[in-house]
Amino acid sequence: MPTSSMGGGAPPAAVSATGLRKSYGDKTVLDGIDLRIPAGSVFALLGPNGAGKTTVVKILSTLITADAGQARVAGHDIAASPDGVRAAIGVTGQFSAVDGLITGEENMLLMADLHHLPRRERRRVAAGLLERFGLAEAAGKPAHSYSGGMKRRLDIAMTLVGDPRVIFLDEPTTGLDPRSRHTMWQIIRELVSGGVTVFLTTQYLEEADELADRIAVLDDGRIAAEGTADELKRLVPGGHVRLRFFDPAGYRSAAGALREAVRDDEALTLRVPSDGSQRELCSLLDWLDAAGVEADELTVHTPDLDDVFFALTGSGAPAGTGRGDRTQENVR
Ligand SMILES: Nc1ncnc2c1ncn2[C@@H]1O[C@H](COP(=O)(O)OP(=O)(O)OP(=O)(O)O)[C@@H](O)[C@H]1O
Repeated sequence: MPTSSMGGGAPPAAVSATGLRKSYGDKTVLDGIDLRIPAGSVFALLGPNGAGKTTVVKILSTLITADAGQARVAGHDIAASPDGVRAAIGVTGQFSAVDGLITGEENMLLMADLHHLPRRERRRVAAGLLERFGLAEAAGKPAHSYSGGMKRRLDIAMTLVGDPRVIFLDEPTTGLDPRSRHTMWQIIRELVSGGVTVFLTTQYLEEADELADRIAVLDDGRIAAEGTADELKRLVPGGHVRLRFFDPAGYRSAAGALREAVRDDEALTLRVPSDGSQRELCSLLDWLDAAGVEADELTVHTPDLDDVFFALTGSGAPAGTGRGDRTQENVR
């Protein structure tokens, strides 16, 4: 479940960016990206192949420079203080640091050396992290013999040697089986509960829905929409309240009263368009009361992130689904 920040005042931003631009030749990859990610939260950058997700991660982690715009990560300006950024972040995913030829433990010790940990400390930290990520038994085996899930866990464990405050996870579960994916999600939740800020890129809507406090949908180098999963789902049509009746007479009288509802005479259900907000639900319930309609079941259906993705990105939706209209929305 996503974390949430309560209490007075906005939490400080762990990552903020304004107007980031990047082109390769005459191809514009990022066309003005603005972001603000509160410390201690999970942010998901969602987008189809080639949308520019990895490019954003590379810029924010100082692997490449932006053509224009500013960004601060963990309090450091990416252009003025790239070393400060690098010391405060961890990056895993598509640019894995795991060396397959050496063991998991040797990979960890190498990382500890890169972070100049004292000799005794390095073994203690490496052993602790290998244990935490379920790799203690495999620690003496070469990393190329690890499964995909084990390699990802080793990669994250290596990142944590430096005790980063902000972690960039570029498509952390691509190619993993469902069990490994759930393990990875659990690891990510634990990192956040320890105060780390997670910047995640993903093509999996379910992953963003599960983990992220806020989601930005990137399409063709621009942020097409940004908000919580629920806010994004409210942007696209398809939300409705479903009223189900057990008694055909009750159904017929309700259908007569609710003329804008879509009828399903066989299932004895009525679909009333609704954005699922408390305000709309209250007014619907008041109206049902006033009309003397008493449904046996009432369920609220909001569109899922698939609907949002198809509606907001250029990813062609199957014909006839009513999806695929391009919109530009911001939920703030
Ligand atoms: N070094 C480069 N030179 C030229 N074009 C590049 C370079 N790096 C990225 N691109 C282009 O920029 C666009 C965005 O790439 P990027 O890797 O950021 O997308 P992405 O959203 O991470 O995609 P994916 O989900 O497939 O990893 C793509 O069209 C890609 O071909």
